[in-house]
Amino acid sequence: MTACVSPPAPLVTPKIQLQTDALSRTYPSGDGQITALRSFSHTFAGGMTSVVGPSGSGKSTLLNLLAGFDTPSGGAVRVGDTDIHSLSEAGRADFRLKHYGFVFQSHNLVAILSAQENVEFPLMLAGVPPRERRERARALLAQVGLEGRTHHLPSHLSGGEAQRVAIARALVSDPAVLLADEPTGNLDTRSGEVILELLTRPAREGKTVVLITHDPDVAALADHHLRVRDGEVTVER
Ligand SMILES: Nc1ncnc2c1ncn2[C@@H]1O[C@H](COP(=O)(O)OP(=O)(O)OP(=O)(O)O)[C@@H](O)[C@H]1O
Repeated sequence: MTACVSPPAPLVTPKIQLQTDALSRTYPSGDGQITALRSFSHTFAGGMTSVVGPSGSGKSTLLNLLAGFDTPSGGAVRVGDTDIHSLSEAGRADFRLKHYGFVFQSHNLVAILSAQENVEFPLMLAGVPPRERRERARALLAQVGLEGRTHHLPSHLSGGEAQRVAIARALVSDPAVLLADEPTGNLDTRSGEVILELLTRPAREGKTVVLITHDPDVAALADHHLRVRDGEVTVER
């Protein structure tokens, strides 16, 4: 995909820093084990960081650990002063709701909820009162250019529109960290460009955006670049 996204605005220092400290993950495999992620220490600077690497290299393992979906074999993930893996499962889920947004290759919207209700959903889980969550969801849907689609079910949206709803949902809690896994993977070039434009905005506003991609054109749009090979993460200049 050839992406033509607006030239980058100056970066803002992240509001809350995302850091890894000797983060590692091994999985049992037969009689031995697979090292899916080798000791990785890194401070994610402001803006967007791309993560590239061959299939099976460890990109999803890294993202799952950053999100707290998976438990490290060693090391830590810190968001601000919080070591997310030291939290209880419920505490981590609550922390995620407040500080993380997610955008996946397939939008993962709830099929029986309208666009508006999908965007409100994380706010409902967080206990935000109905009126406030309606207003916030409406504002986010307007930001992604979908004010005319608020009552549509996901099945009545195009792939690009559904992904825009997913971005609105990811951003509605004003998270410090936005994790994206192949967010343009299923989209045509134009829809992909719109999605990337929408992901670069929060990156410029001080959120930490981490984006897994197989597409070098997409990776080139990031401010910082990580490459994963056999579980080893290197910072590319
Ligand atoms: N739950 C698991 N149990 C055992 N091995 C796993 C598990 N998850 C991942 N692995 C192994 O860890 C390694 C890294 O996998 P990972 O999914 O992180 O790669 P990836 O770079 O995201 O691949 P892709 O680009 O194909 O999604 C692979 O060898 C994989 O088989």
